[in-house]
Amino acid sequence: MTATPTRSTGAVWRPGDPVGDRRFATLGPLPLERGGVLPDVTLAYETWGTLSPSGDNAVLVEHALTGDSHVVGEAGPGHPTSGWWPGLVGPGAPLDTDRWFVVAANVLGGCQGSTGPSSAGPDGRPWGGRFPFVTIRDQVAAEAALADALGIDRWALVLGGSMGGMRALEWAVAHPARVERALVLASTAAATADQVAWCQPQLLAIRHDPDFRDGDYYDTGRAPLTGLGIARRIAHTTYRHEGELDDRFGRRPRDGEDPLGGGGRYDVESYLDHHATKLARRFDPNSYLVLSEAMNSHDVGRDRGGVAAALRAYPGLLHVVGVTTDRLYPLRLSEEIARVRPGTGLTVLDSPHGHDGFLVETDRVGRVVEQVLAATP
Ligand SMILES: CC(=O)SCCNC(=O)CCNC(=O)[C@H](O)C(C)(C)COP(=O)(O)OP(=O)(O)OC[C@H]1O[C@@H](n2cnc3c(N)ncnc32)[C@H](O)[C@@H]1OP(=O)(O)O
Ligand SMILES: N[C@@H](CCO)C(=O)O
Repeated sequence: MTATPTRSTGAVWRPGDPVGDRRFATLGPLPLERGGVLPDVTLAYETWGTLSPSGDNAVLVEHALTGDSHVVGEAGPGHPTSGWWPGLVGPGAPLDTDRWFVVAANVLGGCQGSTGPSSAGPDGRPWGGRFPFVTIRDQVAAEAALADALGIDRWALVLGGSMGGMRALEWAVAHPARVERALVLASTAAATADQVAWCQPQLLAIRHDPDFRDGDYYDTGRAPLTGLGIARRIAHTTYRHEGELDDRFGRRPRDGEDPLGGGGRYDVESYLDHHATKLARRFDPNSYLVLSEAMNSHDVGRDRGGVAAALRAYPGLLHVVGVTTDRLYPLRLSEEIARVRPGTGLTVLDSPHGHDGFLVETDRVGRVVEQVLAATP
């Protein structure tokens, strides 16, 4: 493995730069599910704890759509955000680093150090709109190559929420002998029509931004951030429960603004504006497209005899968590996984925070992690 530069619209890393604990694994060419080969794949990753001599204590944490390898920690140079699952990893934490060796990688197609549309293509220019279509299966195949490179034959646990849950489930189905336990939060065995439908206006918002230029905007000095912001507003609304939004914001105007004909905003609009601006500071619109389409591709049953057959072939411990107020990945999707695969554990997380409940309810998620790690597969 060698250090490799990758570029995003956020911070810039250079070969060999130590960025916190982030390292770069150069994994070579990756054959893609839909055809073709992605040459020179790199994954950025972080680790916590120590791999045991027998290699039996490795845990893989999979991030969601806009997360990265920085599961816990502080923001800083090269880390545009602080950790997205605070308190989950560390000495004495649910993923206790005195016991477990924890790995998290930025997903293939992402923009926080791993190969994605902003990385250099074979001709040295950023891939941009030429970046190939990748699926959740391709992302897991890249992570399997990372596991090989790290000398990890088998994970004691692979866990993640939302898109991270898709990868955790795909790991279990594609590599059953390498996954002792899988914990899948606020996710699904296959992307639903509703999820694909909510995604469509997000993709269109980015592609129809005049700055998009078919994805080849890196040298123009202008990225399609207006489109990305609209996409985030749509997505963020689906990430929260309608009752929560009403309780928090109601019909209140933003301080000093008049939404009743005065051109001002409601407070909930200001909240969405904030999340749009925040994402535009740290995320590449092309990666948003690539990862969203990868999520749409997700179906663990494709070419495997359907979802039930694929899930039943996994012999390890599978536990799913559904959030009661999740309107994007409704609880029924977790229940269906448990129903079609006998022996699957199910936790119903009663939370007002909707889909983002899996990120916000860290204490309760931590207790489920402890329970799953304590269980014998
Ligand atoms: C800890 C981090 O920084 S993680 C950032 C990286 N993000 C990821 O990796 C993806 C996962 N994270 C997320 O999707 C989200 O950030 C979540 C789920 C963690 C947010 O969940 P919550 O903690 O419930 O935050 P919430 O949705 O209430 O948003 C809080 C923000 O909105 C702002 N806000 C709240 N109300 C308003 C309003 N009416 N107008 C403008 N801004 C508002 C707050 O000031 C706060 O700003 P900050 O995040 O810049 O400090
Ligand atoms: N809010 C999270 C969840 C998406 O499923 C993210 O931005 O990654």
